[in-house]
Amino acid sequence: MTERGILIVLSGPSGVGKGTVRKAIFDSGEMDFAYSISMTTRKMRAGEKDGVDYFFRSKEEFEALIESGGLLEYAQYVDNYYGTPLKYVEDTLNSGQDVFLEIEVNGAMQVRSKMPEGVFIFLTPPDIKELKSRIMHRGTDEMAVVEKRLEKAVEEIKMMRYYDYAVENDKVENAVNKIKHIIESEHLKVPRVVNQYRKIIEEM
Ligand SMILES: Nc1nc2c(ncn2[C@@H]2O[C@H](COP(=O)(O)OP(=O)(O)O)[C@@H](O)[C@H]2O)c(=O)[nH]1
Ligand SMILES: Nc1ncnc2c1ncn2[C@@H]1O[C@H](COP(=O)(O)OP(=O)(O)O)[C@@H](O)[C@H]1O
Repeated sequence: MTERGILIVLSGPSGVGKGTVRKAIFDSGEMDFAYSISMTTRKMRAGEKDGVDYFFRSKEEFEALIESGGLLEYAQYVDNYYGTPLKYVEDTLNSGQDVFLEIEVNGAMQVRSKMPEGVFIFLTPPDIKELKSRIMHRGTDEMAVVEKRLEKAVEEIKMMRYYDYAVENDKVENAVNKIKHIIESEHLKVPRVVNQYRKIIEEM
C-alpha cells in the first residue's frame, strides 16, 4: 500500500506574503508536492487564468459545492468565497503525493479539525509596520478593501498559537528555505519512516 502523502497548510495574516512565498516555492521546482488550486467567487485579476490561479466560479456554483460537501474547507474573505476542492486533495494524498494548501486562517482551522495529521505553518510578518506596508503596496485593491484586510490581519495574527510552525517572512528566500526544511523534517519523523519500513521490520 502506498504511504499517504503529507498535507502541508501555509497560512497567516492577509498581506504577509503567503501567495508570494508559495509561488517562490513552486517556481524553484525542487519540491515534489502538488499545489491544490482553490476555488473563488472573486473577480479574475489581470494576468490570472481560470484553472491556474484559481477556479473562478459564480456564487451559485460555489454554494452548490458547499451543499454537496465538495469542499474540504471554505471561508468568506472580503466579500468573496474561497475554498479547497476536497476530491483533488484526497486523491492526491492517497496517491502518495504531498499536497500544499495556501489559505487564510479560518479555512486553515477547518482543515485542522478535519485533517489534524497535516502540517500547519503560520507565516509571520517581521513586524506590524511592515505588514501594513505590504498590504498597502500590493496595489490590487481599492482603499476600502485595504482597510478591511488590515483589520482582519490583526485578528488573524492571534491565531498563530494553533499552528505547528511559525516562519518569519523577512526575506522570501529565507521563508522558502525554512518551509522546505520543515517539510523535509516531517518526512523523517519516525512514525512515518516506520510505516514505510513496516514490511522490512516485520520480516526481521
Ligand atoms: N480559506 C481559504 N482561503 C483561501 C483559499 N485560497 C486562497 N485563500 C486566501 O484568500 C485570501 C485572499 O486571496 P486573494 O484574493 O487571491 O488575494 P491575495 O492572495 O491577498 O493576493 C488570501 O489570504 C489567500 O491565502 C482557499 O481555498 N481557502
Ligand atoms: N519577504 C517579503 N519582503 C517584502 N515584501 C514582500 C515579501 N513577501 C511578500 N511581499 C510583498 O507583500 C505584498 C503581499 O504579498 P502577498 O503574497 O500578496 O500576501 P498574502 O498572499 O499573504 O495576502 C506583495 O506586494 C508582495 O510583493
